Amino acid sequence: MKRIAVLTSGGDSSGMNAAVRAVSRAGMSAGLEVYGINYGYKGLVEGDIVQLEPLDLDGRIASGGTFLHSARFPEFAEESVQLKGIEQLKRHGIEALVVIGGDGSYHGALKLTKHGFNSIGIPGTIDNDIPGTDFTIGFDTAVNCATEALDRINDTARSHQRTFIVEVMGRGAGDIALWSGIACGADAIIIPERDYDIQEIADIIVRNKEHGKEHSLIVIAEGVMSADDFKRQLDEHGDFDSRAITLGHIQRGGRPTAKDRVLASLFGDYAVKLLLEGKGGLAIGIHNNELEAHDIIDTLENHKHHTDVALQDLNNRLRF
Ligand SMILES: Nc1ncnc2c1ncn2[C@@H]1O[C@H](COP(=O)(O)OP(=O)(O)OP(=O)(O)O)[C@@H](O)[C@H]1O
Ligand SMILES: O=P(O)(O)OC[C@H]1O[C@](O)(CO)[C@@H](O)[C@@H]1O
Ligand SMILES: [Mg+2]
Repeated sequence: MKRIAVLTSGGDSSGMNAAVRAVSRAGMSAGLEVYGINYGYKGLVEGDIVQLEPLDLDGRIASGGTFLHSARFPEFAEESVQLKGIEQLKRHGIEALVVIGGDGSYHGALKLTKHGFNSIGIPGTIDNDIPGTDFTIGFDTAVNCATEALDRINDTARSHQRTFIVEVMGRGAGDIALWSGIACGADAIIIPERDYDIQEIADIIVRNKEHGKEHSLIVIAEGVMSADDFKRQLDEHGDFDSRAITLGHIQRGGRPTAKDRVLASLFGDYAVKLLLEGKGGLAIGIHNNELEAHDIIDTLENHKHHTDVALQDLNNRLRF
């Protein structure tokens, strides 16, 4: 193998740059030429492909976003468009592709694999919703961002004896809500993986007040409903002087945490090691602190991400 390429796709996540750096540096150390593809699958199909040099990677480990840029490019679900992408890769003499992205991006890599083009997926999304790994790159940074925001909201909630409903990201998964909710001592964490009872939530707030805790914090995952909609429901069960907040895209940016930088470095280096061993068609992950690589087709077609819903029980035991 002489030449490989790397792209980032889907919503950006902090640590993607560290992963591109790791793939590139590990590849260059092994004597490979490494190409960067700009704008995800869109850039692939358009042939926006450039050779990366060592200096291109300088300082990237500490930066948020993705310097290769990203794109949502639904056209890539069409076979004819996928084949155009493969033509571009072949035209550039590229023998394997590393895709850094979320579950959607993994499906793109799966399609390329099915067409016979060697592709490896590295999990990069704040949502932590990919099967085959306990953690994705960017999740830890997003959780820390949400936690800091929730701490700040708790301060003003306490001062004004208010109830805050804070919506965090995660698409269909409750992972960011669970981790940030526990980290800031939320009174309730509402996730798409489990039903909730609005009366029970109202009762928690009332009980808090009866026992001298005049403010409450409810963390809701976006996959359940918006903070505004939840507030409307809650308002029908009492006057809690509530405020609804959507944290939004601040969770996607910022300098990656050390954990995300190290995870990205491990994943990128491991992807290149596997390619050098002649392997491919794989989804990389970390399970019980060990790096793992699974068949990407089997991973996506037969497995689901399992949110650790027991974290909600933990929060219920520990809350006020
Ligand atoms: N079924 C599919 N087949 C081929 N390509 C796909 C498929 N689904 C998604 N993709 C490609 O992957 C890109 C990214 O997917 P998506 O927008 O779902 O984000 P993601 O990778 O899941 O990341 P995140 O959820 O963190 O935003 C899509 O814009 C499209 O180009
Ligand atoms: O940035 P966009 O395209 O609005 O997408 C937002 C979505 O992307 C994510 O930030 C990452 O998948 C989700 O948590 C969120 O639902
Ligand atoms: Mg996704």
